[in-house]
Amino acid sequence: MNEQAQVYACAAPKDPAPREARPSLLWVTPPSSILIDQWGAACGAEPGAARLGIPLVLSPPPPPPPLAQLPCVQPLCCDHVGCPGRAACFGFPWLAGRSFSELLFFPESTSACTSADLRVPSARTPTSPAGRRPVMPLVRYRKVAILGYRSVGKTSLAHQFVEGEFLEGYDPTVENTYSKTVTLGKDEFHLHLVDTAGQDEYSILPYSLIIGVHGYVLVYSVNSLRSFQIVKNLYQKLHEGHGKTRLSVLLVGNKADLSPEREVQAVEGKKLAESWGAMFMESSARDNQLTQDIFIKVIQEIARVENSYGRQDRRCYLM
Ligand SMILES: Nc1nc2c(ncn2[C@@H]2O[C@H](COP(=O)(O)OP(=O)(O)OP(=O)(O)O)[C@@H](O)[C@H]2O)c(=O)[nH]1
Repeated sequence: MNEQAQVYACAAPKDPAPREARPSLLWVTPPSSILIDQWGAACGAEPGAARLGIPLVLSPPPPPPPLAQLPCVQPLCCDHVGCPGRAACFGFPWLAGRSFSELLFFPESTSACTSADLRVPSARTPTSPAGRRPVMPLVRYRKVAILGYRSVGKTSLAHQFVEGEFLEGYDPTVENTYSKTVTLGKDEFHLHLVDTAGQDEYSILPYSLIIGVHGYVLVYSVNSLRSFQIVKNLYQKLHEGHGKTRLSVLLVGNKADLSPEREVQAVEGKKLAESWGAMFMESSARDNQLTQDIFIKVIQEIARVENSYGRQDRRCYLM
């Protein structure tokens, strides 16, 4: 194994029937030569391989592609973390060819995984006096996808939130991303927003909108019944895509300033959100009405859903 690579192991959470005394191999601070797809191969070649600490395969260093923020990767050997048995758990085609450039934290369990804390250490990670437990600054990274029918105001909401201005014109989105750091109390969140192309009932949700996304803002327009039907449809697709686990969703009825042209009453939006166990609000990107609240609420909703899974022991040691 490359000498520069530091391999960390996370102690398994208290397991009533621990399979192995050896800790799982979950963290790595590799040089750029460790490719995630190789990790995936090592992991996927034999379910549990990574858990048993099979060394990573190293290759000659390719030029590392930029890796801004890699989300918490839920599928890592996920048959061992309670993932609902998706074939895609073994192998990481969507990450192929990308390299670790930072230390990444792969939580051990599904619940920890959905908590999606991405821990990015500084170049020299300090350790505790005992020298065993790395002390790392916590970067709370949240990836949120904004979904909904065409022209409901997804881009306008994201733009208003990040840039503080309303876009009058309509330019259909293919896909766009926005980033903003949000401080909530003592906590800082790096919010990465994915503004998606307008969806309809025939759209297929790409994998990239399922894996590594912590929360969703589902937007309809209060003056479009069709857009309301589409969010119902979208929710079903998300629900299925996530293996029917609990989702962090905020339902938003946008264009509330067009209330006289309403086709969807607020009470209907509220009822739908309740049926999902989600939060609901109406907004207007035009009037900058509650646009900030949307993204704060979705961060809170992510925390709420994560907490509902309970906390796990996530002690980690340097091997
Ligand atoms: N009156 C009103 N118009 C809005 C509001 N939000 C967006 N619009 C307008 O609606 C149109 C579509 O807005 P976009 O933000 O591009 O909608 P979108 O959902 O991103 O559209 P797609 O890219 O097709 O998915 C634009 O002309 C906006 O100016 C709003 O809150 N009130």
